[in-house]
Amino acid sequence: MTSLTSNPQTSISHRHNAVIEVQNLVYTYSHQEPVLKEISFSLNAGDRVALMGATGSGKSTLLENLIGLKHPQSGAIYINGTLVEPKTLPQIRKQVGFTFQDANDQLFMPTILEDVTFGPRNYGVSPAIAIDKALQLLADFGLEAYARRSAHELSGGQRRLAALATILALEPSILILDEPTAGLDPAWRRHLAQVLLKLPVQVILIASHDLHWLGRVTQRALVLSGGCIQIDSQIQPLLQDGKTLDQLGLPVDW
Ligand SMILES: Nc1ncnc2c1ncn2[C@@H]1O[C@H](COP(=O)(O)OP(=O)(O)OP(=O)(O)O)[C@@H](O)[C@H]1O
Repeated sequence: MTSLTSNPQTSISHRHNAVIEVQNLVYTYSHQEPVLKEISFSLNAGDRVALMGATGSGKSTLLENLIGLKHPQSGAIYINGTLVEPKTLPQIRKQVGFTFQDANDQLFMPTILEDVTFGPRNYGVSPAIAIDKALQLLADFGLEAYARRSAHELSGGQRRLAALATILALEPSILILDEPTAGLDPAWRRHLAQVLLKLPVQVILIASHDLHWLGRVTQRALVLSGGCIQIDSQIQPLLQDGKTLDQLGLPVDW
């Protein structure tokens, strides 16, 4: 991990044992300036990392590149040494659990229980085992009473927790979450933090505007601004550096 620095990309060397390695990633939506310009970083086993950045800075775009939903114009992403490309996506998605910013993108079955059992059933887990596990996960998130209801009958926060249950059911070794606390009250934000801190995963990467919550769940922060990773540092000193956060469009008291 580097210390607080304004341009860490120059100091990143190749880390062949990295869990996630991003090398010189460039991503441009059609006919626009690049949203991501020469992004490079490595995440290692045990890293719990916050991805911070002002609205529209490119956090979701970066996360969607990491799991192969978007394809960079140049650069490369390796997950546990495997290049992320169309032919490796089945292998990548066995390792990586990803929740979308919009939980509705993840819940498409007639009931929540079927959503949570869908992934394990696809990987050949028996119905009885998949259902047991799903009911346990739904209970962990206070959703046991909703198991046989449709996602449309859940609140926004409940949908977000249900979407997280769908990916935890697959026991991913890497967790990538886009705005996991949006719509959650303080008690559920705390509970979610406790759940995440106990998970036996290699790496957690979380994009969020919920800076105080990120400070409880992650140790390291990457800050996106102007299409680049402007900061790669321990999160606690950064959260106390109101001036730097303000300059990056992340005023801490707002
Ligand atoms: N499908 C798209 N087509 C064109 N431009 C897009 C598309 N999706 C996002 N963008 C643009 O890319 C930029 C980055 O968007 P992105 O959603 O990655 O930002 P973000 O940091 O996740 O924002 P937020 O904090 O609001 O979730 C924005 O300027 C946005 O307008």
